[in-house]
Amino acid sequence: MQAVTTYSPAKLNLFLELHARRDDGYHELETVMVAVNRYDRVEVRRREDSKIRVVARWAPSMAVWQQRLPGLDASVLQIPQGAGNLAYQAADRLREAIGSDCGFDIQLEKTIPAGAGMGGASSNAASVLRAVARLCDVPLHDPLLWSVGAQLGSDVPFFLGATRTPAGLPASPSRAALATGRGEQLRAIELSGMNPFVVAFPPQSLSTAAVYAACQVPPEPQASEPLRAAMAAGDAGLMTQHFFNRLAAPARQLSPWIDRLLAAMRALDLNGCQLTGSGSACFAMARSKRHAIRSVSRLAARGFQVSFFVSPLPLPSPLQ
Ligand SMILES: C[C@](O)(CO)[C@H](O)COP(=O)(O)OP(=O)(O)OC[C@H]1O[C@@H](n2ccc(N)nc2=O)[C@H](O)[C@@H]1O
Ligand SMILES: Nc1ncnc2c1ncn2[C@@H]1O[C@H](COP(=O)(O)OP(=O)(O)OP(=O)(O)O)[C@@H](O)[C@H]1O
Repeated sequence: MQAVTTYSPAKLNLFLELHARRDDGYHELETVMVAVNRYDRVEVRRREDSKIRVVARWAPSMAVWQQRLPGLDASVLQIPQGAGNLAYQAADRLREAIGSDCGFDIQLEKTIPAGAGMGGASSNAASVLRAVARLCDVPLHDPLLWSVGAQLGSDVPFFLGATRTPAGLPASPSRAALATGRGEQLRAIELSGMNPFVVAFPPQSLSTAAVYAACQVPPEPQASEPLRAAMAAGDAGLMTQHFFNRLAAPARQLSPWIDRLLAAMRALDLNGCQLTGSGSACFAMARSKRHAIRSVSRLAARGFQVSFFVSPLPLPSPLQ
């Protein structure tokens, strides 16, 4: 096999609570993550030599994004093309771990907003780990993928689909999971009764490290159990009452756009309006697909041009 093409999904954090700040600077957290059907296209091709090349481009083009997000700092749209790209690091570290000197051409077609809290870079990295494993005849359940993924970033194990099965570590992206530790300890959550989500990205991104640096660990953390119970019961209305994000407070301090966007979403009668991850994208649950489509066009009319609706990943996953 010479080339593998996969589609990296985005994620939403329906719940995120902080439990402690660790000595290594990371936070112990409790988060409920759902993979959604907004994808980057990831193509990994073997090279004759041992170089790794990454070419990332926006789909639609960068010019269209700039037009949609006037005032956006252009650096947000500059996805690193070389060793700074998490996709490069994924290929490089996995080949080192398996003792290979294979080279790869990696092409990324990005549709997931960057610095949005939707996990685009982590999802690309997980796709590249799977692709390199397939190109180098490494079994997809090999624990090396898991250990390299966890080193690359706290969200990578979720996208690797590291929710455990009796057979070991499966190799397709998680659909929904409870993540603890720094995000790398995962337990699958069954999904039912989900309506479409409306997601919108303001003209400003947020750095994950900056948001964590400004956060406060609460003396009495909230638990995700009520949300998970509502998810198990398939009760969409109850679910939205338990959407929560402890990182929303520091994100709101760092960017005035978060409050503006959440207010615009609430005015559309969307439920459970909340920040995803460390922001700056926000999401809410619509009552129906029609409500979602109408909300997206109204958000766009109010200046939130990068607005779209998504649904949890279908089962079985088409992404392997
Ligand atoms: C906000 C979330 O997306 C929620 O799923 C994740 O917690 C962030 O995951 P990620 O982007 O993969 O983050 P990493 O690349 O591992 O870490 C970036 C920075 O965020 C902070 N960080 C991240 C994860 C964590 N549990 N505690 C932290 O304090 C650290 O300062 C770290 O240097
Ligand atoms: N493959 C990649 N795709 C997007 N950004 C990348 C990639 N590799 C490196 N980066 C850099 O990482 C930064 C943040 O990436 P990403 O878009 O995944 O953030 P995020 O959505 O806030 O992530 P998370 O939810 O995991 O905190 C980007 O602004 C970019 O500079």
